[in-house]
Amino acid sequence: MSSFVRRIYRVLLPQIVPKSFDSQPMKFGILGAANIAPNALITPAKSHPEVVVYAVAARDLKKAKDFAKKHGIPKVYGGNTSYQQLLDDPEVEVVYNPLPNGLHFEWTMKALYAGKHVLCEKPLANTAEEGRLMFDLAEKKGLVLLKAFHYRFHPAVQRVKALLDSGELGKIKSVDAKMAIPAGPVRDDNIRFRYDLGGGALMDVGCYPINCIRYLTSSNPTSVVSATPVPLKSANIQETKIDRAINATLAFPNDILATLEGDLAMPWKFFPPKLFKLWVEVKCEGGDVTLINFVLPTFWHSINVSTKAGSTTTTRTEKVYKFADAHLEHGAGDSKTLDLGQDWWLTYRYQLEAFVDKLKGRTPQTWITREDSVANMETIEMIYEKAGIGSRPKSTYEPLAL
Ligand SMILES: NC(=O)C1=CN([C@@H]2O[C@H](COP(=O)(O)OP(=O)(O)OC[C@H]3O[C@@H](n4cnc5c(N)ncnc54)[C@H](OP(=O)(O)O)[C@@H]3O)[C@@H](O)[C@H]2O)C=CC1
Ligand SMILES: O=C1OC[C@@H](O)[C@H](O)[C@H]1O
Repeated sequence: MSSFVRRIYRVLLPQIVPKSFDSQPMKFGILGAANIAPNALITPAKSHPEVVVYAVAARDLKKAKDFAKKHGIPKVYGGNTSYQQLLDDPEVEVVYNPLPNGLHFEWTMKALYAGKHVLCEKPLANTAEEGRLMFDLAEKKGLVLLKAFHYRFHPAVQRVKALLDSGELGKIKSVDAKMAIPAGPVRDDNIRFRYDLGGGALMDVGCYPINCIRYLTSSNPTSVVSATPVPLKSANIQETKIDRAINATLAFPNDILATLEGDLAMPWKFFPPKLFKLWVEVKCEGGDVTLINFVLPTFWHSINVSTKAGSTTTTRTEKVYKFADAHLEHGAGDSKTLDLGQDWWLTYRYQLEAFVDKLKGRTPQTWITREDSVANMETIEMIYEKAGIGSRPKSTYEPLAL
C-alpha cells in the first residue's frame, strides 16, 4: 500500500531534472492543445534531460496561450494556420501529433515534409495504406516516426512476453484482451464518436487489445471469425458506422484463438461491481498468465501466473514496475536496460526514453516497428470489414511528391 501511495505521489509530482549540457536537448512542438498532451509528453518531458517542450499550436489563439501558460511552453501559435506555422518553425525538431485519428495522416505527412521527426498518437491513421505512406515518407526523409503505443515500453508487459517466450507455460492456446471504460467520461460529442474524424471504439480503446494479442503471440491474425459492433445509444450503426463497443474473435496461426473487447461507454454495473475491463489473459498448454491493467500498469497491475504439472497447479503473482524487476531473458538485457526506469515512470515516460534514444542514434530498449504499426491498422480494417461497417474514411489530403 505504501509503495502504491508513493508511486502515485511521484506520478502526480514527477521529478524535474535539469536539461542536459552534454547532449543537446531536442525541441518538441505539439499540434493541438489536446487533453492527452500533458500525460503523454509534457509531464514525461520534465524528467527527461534531453527533451524541451518548446511550442504548441492550437486553432484558437487564446486556447493556445492558456495551454502554453499552464504548461510553461515558450512558443505559441494560434489560429487557422497555426499547425503549419509550428511546422515551419526551424527551432522545432520533433512534432507530437495528438490530433483526432482522422488527422494523423495529414499532419504527420506535413510534419515529415517539413523535416521533423514525429511521435504520432494511436491509432496510426485511418487506414493501413495511410500508415504505409507515412512510414515511406519518414524513411525517404531519414526521419524517426513512432506510433505511440506507450504500454509496450513498460516492463510489466515485456515481462509477460518474456514469460511466454521462455516456454515455461508451453504453447499458447488462446488469448483474451479487453479494454472497456465506463459510460460517462467519453461524451456523445467526443472525437471518439465522430466517423469523419476516424472515431469508433475499435480505433480508440480496441487498438490496444489488438496490439497486445499480436505482440504476445508474435503473429498476425489469419482471419476474423466474428465481429459484433454495438452502436452508440439507439443509433443506426449502418448509418453512423460508429461502434460504441465491439467484440471480435480472431484466428491466429498455430490454432490460437483470440477474443477482444473494446468499449468506450460500458453501462455501469454495481452487483457484482464491474466498472472497467482492462486485462489480457493468455491460456497455454502448461498454464495461464493474466496481466491486469496492461495499458497503464504504473498505477497498479498484477501478473497472475499459474502453472500446471500433472494434477498440481501452482500460482504466483508478479509485479514489475521497473526493468530491474523484470527478469527479462529475451534480448534486451544490457546494463542500461536493467537500470532503466523508476517504479513511478508512466508508460509514456518509458516511451519517451526509447523515442529520444532513437532520435539520438542510440539503441532504444524496445521499439514499435513500421511492420507492427501497419499490421495493427490492417487488423482494425479486417475487423471493421467483418463487422459490416467498414474502415474509417480515407483522408482527403493528397500527399505531395517528394
Ligand atoms: N496514448 C494515449 O494514452 C492516448 C491517446 N489518445 C489519442 O490522442 C488523440 C487525441 O485525443 P484527446 O487528447 O483525447 O483529444 P482532444 O479532443 O483533447 O484533442 C484533440 C485535439 O485535436 C485538435 N483538432 C484539430 N481539428 C479538430 C477537429 N476537427 N475536431 C476536434 N479537434 C480537432 C484540437 O486542437 P486545438 O487545440 O487546435 O483546437 C484538440 O486539442 C487521439 O488520436 C487519441 O486516440 C488519447 C488519449 C490517450
Ligand atoms: O489510453 C486510453 O484510454 C482512454 C481512451 O479513450 C484513449 O484514447 C486511450 O488511448
